[in-house]
This record gives sequence, C-alpha cells and structure tokens, in this order.
Amino acid sequence: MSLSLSLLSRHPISGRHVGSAATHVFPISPRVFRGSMSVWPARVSLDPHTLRFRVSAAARVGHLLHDAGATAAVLVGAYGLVLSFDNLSQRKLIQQSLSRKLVHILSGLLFMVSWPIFSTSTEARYFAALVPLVNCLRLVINGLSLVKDDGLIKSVTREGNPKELLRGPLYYVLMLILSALVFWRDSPVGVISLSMMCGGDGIADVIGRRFGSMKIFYNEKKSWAGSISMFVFGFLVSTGMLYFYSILGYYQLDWIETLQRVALVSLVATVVESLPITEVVDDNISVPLASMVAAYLSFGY
Ligand SMILES: C/C(=C\COP(=O)(O)O)CCC[C@H](C)CCC[C@H](C)CCCC(C)C
Ligand SMILES: Nc1ccn([C@@H]2O[C@H](COP(=O)(O)OP(=O)(O)O)[C@@H](O)[C@H]2O)c(=O)n1
Repeated sequence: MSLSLSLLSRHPISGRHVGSAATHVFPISPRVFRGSMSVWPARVSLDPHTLRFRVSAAARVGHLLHDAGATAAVLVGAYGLVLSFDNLSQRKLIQQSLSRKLVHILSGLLFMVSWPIFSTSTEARYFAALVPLVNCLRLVINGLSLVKDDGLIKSVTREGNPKELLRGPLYYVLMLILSALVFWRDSPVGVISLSMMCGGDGIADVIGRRFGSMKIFYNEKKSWAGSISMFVFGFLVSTGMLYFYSILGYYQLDWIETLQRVALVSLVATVVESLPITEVVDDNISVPLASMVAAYLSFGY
C-alpha cells in the first residue's frame, strides 16, 4: 500500500513552516500508518479520508489532554476545599459542625460548576467522575482505617469517628459519580438532583439545628424550619444552576415551565428528606434519587 501525503509541517524546534513543495509517496503498510509516524521535514498531501483520520486523531488527543488537565485541577480544588475548612475549624474560626456542612454544600455545587471546563468529547463525563471516584476511595481507605487523614476525618465527620466516612460522605460522592455519568451536562436532572442534595439538604441541617424548635408531627427529628429551608434553597440553588448552564448554552428552557417543575421536584425532595427513614436509607441517597425520579418525570430527559 502506498500513501501520498502533502502536509506543510513545522520545524519541531524553531516552529517555522518547513518542507519542500514536492509530494512524496511513501511505501507504507497499514500497520505502520496506524503507529506514530514522523514526516518532518516533508511536504505531503493527504487524501480526504486520511486527512479526516489525522484531524480526528489530533482532536481526540487534544480532548484527552484537556480533560486530564481539568480532572487534575478539580482534584486539587477538592483537596484544597477539605483542607481549608479543616484549617478553619482547627483554628476555631468556624464551628466544626458548620464547617462540615459547608463542605457538604460547597463540594457538590463547585463540582457541578466545574463541569463546563471539561471538553466536549463523549469521554469528558468519565474524566469528571474520576474526581468523586478518587474521593470515594479516599473515604473508604480512611473509613476502614487503612490510612489516617486527620484533616479529612475532622472536616467530614460529626464525632471524628473514621467509620462515619463510610455512610453520609460516601453516599454523597457516589451520588456525584452517578449524576456525572448518567446525566452530565446534557440533562437538567443531574444538576437539579445534586442541587437538592447539596443546597437543599445541606441548608436544612444548618437552619433546622438553629431554628428548628417546631418539630414535624410525623418526625420529631426534623423541623418545619429545616424543611421549609430545604424547599426554598433546593429551589433557588437548582434554578441558579439551571440558569448557569442555560447561559452557557447547554439548555434552552421555558422558564415559566421550568420554575414550576423545579418547585415540584423541590417539594418531592423536601417531603422525602423529612420522612423518618434516615435510619434505613441515608438522605444522601433518598433525596437525590427521589429528585432524579421527579425531575426525569417532569423534564423528560
Ligand atoms: C461532608 C460531606 C458529606 C456528608 O453528608 P451528610 O452526612 O452531612 O449528609 C461531603 C464530603 C465531601 C468529600 C469529602 C469531598 C468531595 C469533593 C467533590 C467530589 C469534588 C469537589 C470539587 C470542587 C472543585 C471543590
Ligand atoms: N428538615 C430538617 C432537616 C434537618 N434538621 C436538623 O438538622 C439535623 C441534622 O439533619 P440530618 O440528620 O438530616 O443531617 P444530614 O443527614 O443531612 O447530615 C437534624 O437532627 C435536625 O436538628 C431539621 O431540623 N429539619
């Protein structure tokens, strides 16, 4: 098989365009072509099929490098977030319980905000999901006391017991993985579900602990103040995230309909969160899953 290539190439060091005007014909086997092949210095012309292959291969490499860099950046951000709040609570600048809740609220929200920095490739969601996956492994090895990351344990657990990492926090990052892989930037369902888990449920705890004197008649552990704040902030955070993604061009939404649908999903999430089922199913599972079902039935994608 012979291959005629005409491509103006750049000097690998000076970067200047080099190469003769002649077209070179290379005797080449398909096996060699599939490998890496240097044609410098040469002026070669590609037939359309080969050119398309080369351009798509270059684009794929570009996307892989882009997504690998984005994953590294978000991983550093995740580590820095936990470390920062650990420092703040260590220095008594913030209550440990509040610090933990802020990690709960901010982790998921910032994770969703980071999704647009990944490439447009179909593999981008897998790179993004690597971030919660790495944190999942971190939670498991610390939760099993295989290693001891005091900063993580202090900033993410209530009583400082490493085993706590294997419940709420672990379910939380598993939901981040699920939303990124199944819904990603393509559907509002994932964004709304995570907004309910991070923004709604996170705020419910903060408000409920402080102002939750009027308990819910069917669940003495939850209060009206907590549930009302869950509904309001779940709605506001979801709407804010949908607006963020719509101005970036990911969704074209009819906002009157959207606000009604988000309110419905927020109501469902609030009711589920208020139920006395936390002993059976952690609300980091029940709230996002109920939100996913409600949002999928409302938005249809
Ligand atoms: C404290 C957390 C959950 C506990 O939930 P609950 O029991 O109070 O209901 C959150 C645990 C967060 C985790 C350790 C770190 C997750 C980081 C995230 C995957 C990526 C964040 C990226 C961003 C750029 C900071
Ligand atoms: N709807 C709610 C939710 C939480 N809360 C308060 O927040 C505390 C923690 O709530 P939670 O057990 O759902 O906490 P997480 O599982 O979300 O970490 C509860 O014990 C209540 O004091 C509330 O009053 N009303």
